[in-house]
Amino acid sequence: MSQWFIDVAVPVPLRQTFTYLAEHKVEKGCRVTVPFGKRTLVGVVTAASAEFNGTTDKLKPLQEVLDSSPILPPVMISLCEWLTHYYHHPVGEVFHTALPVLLRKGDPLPTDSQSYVEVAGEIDSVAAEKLSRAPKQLACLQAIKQQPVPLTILNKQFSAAVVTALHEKKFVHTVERPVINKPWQSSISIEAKPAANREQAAAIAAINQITGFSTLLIEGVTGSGKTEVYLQALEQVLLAGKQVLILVPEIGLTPQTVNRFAHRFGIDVAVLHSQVTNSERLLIWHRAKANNVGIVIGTRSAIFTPFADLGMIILDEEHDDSFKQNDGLRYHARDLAVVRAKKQDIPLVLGSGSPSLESLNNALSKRYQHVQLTARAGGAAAPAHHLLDARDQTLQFGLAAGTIAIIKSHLEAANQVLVFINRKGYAPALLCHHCGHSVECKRCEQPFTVYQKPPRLQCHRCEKTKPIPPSCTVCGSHELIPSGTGTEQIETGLAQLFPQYSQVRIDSDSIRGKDKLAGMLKKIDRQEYQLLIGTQILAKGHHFPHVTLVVVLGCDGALYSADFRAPEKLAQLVTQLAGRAGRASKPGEMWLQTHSPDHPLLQDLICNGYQAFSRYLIQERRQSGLPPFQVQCALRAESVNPELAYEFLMQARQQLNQATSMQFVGPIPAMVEKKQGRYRFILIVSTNKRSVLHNALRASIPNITQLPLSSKVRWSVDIDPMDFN
Ligand SMILES: Nc1ncnc2c1ncn2[C@@H]1O[C@H](COP(=O)(O)OP(=O)(O)OP(=O)(O)O)[C@@H](O)[C@H]1O
Ligand SMILES: [Zn+2]
Repeated sequence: MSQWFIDVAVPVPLRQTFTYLAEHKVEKGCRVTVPFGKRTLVGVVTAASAEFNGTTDKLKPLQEVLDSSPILPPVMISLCEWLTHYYHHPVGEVFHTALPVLLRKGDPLPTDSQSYVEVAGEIDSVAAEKLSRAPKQLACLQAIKQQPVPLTILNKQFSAAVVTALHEKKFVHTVERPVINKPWQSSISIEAKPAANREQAAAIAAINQITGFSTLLIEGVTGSGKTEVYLQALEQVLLAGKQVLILVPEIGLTPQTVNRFAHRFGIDVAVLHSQVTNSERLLIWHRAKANNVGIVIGTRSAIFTPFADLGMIILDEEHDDSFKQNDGLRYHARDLAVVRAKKQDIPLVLGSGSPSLESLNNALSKRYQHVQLTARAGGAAAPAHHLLDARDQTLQFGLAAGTIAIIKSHLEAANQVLVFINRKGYAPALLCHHCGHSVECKRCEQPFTVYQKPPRLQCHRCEKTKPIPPSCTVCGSHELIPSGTGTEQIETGLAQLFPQYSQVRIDSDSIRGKDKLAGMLKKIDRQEYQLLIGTQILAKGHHFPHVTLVVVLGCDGALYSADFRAPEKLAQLVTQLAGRAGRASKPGEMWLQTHSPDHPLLQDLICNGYQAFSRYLIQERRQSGLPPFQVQCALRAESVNPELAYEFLMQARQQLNQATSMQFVGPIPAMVEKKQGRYRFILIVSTNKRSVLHNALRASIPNITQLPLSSKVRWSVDIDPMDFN
């Protein structure tokens, strides 16, 4: 009997694989179950060998081999290996992150056929009459009438009872259909498309000229028709029979976006985002891997989708924060996309109206190809940018008199107005008017946000809510006043100022619930609302042809932030917001209400626009020795006892300090100093050579892990941190 030694990546927070015994060879990329302590865990095989260096008597046998052939194709395994090394993350957790939840749990791949419900024969008016008292059944029948629908989806959309009733009444029946062998390539039919303008045509040509790997940045002003460029560029790829992966920010994944791709090519588009169920996710994963779907559109984690024959990756709004994962494996989907495209030898297209300084610097230094779209497609004019000096003006609900007058003029011209403020709730704090005390969440040491709908206090760090107190706990005064402005207050205020116009508030509170945002966007499109009030959810990628005015409130804080990325993020936000105005025939304008109208950053951004502003910021980063001209790593630690977290990072710093030419900041309190009862500290390590940082981390992480404090605090390594929260 032969003996095999199988290395397995086991989902535990340890930076190593574990060796198990097997009687047969198990291929790299297959899942196995293994005993681990008292538990049984699902792991992924990373190596198999007939020889072993060391004592073998402590090795345990594998329990079960779950896959007869590798579930992860070689390129995905190699990507996981890259992630493990680059992010210094436990290998088992990396493989775990790369797999859909059901595969992590040990489920098999879905079967290659699926039950579909279809109508049984002709459905006539008699059927409608028979179901007149069962509106749900009628609605369900109507959905099936359009086209057969998978049983699992019907059961979820309606209910198993409704579907069963239709079966019993013999209106429908179930058939087994293969899900996996219908080639998508044969069903492509390209819908009529607009003729690309000169700049678009140049961009499309540049993309289609790429053979093999190259990254290309499209820097295209808002409304310049980047999506049209993606559509026409990927046409070639699809016609060549190759698949395409499109990554978008979480909130940019609206049905409108998906429909644009689906309609253009007449093929099914698979969609992956946080609300997709685990079984749908697994099915899409399987279909992409089996070459059963041509286009996958998804948010950050869709970068882990395996493809049979991937031909291009497109990453839209590449500057967006949501591409960076902020817990567990802290990867950046944009960086991962670059590595993946390189490994697969395919083009990667990045697009944005306000590119990140990282990508822009790569484009300007010719590491990326660079194309610019400088004008709006279809002839719309660029929106005008203005500052509104709020100093000494009467404020009503946080709105200056001048702002109110501008809103009024746009409403009276029968246009839509978008009012942005990046705070939810009525007001960000509740103050005692007598002693100045503000009501804080004890576990987060942060003021509670005041809500009126319904009345309550809520902590935005830990979500804790409590009733609004009748009096100040310090001095007993009954005069508690909301301080500052949030979306709810703007909503209340505008309803009082402009009662004749209907309004909608869009923030993470108001869009909770399936398809709620989609419904609101549709109504905005139909001009059922004149006033749109919201947070940055409104800033991203939407096409609002009737909006002519964008009002930006509450940005002054960002001008004085300690985060060196604050000006970049503010400029991107303002540019994207302004980009929602005047996208169709009527010209648009953006007014930013501020108490710092002379601030040089604001002046520069408003007068010169993102393009010039971003080049200036790049120079500034270069001179100050900040990313992207330095590489950074943040070691984070948190504990209920602040001294432990601080001391742990001090000791980690000593370990790392053995490498020369690295600079340290900290340990310092994180920008979110306390959350849910835990104090948070951060140690920032920078150097101008990536290899120096990686070697230092590689050498010291084993020692840091061995520190006695290591098991007493929660700590993590964040490579290329995007914030210091
Ligand atoms: N060549 C063209 N001719 C006519 N109309 C076009 C053309 N290209 C794009 N458009 C239209 O211009 C509008 C804006 O295009 P699109 O949404 O692709 O811009 P975008 O650059 O992705 O915008 P943003 O970055 O602001 O989200 C859309 O209504 C689109 O249909
Ligand atoms: Zn809290």
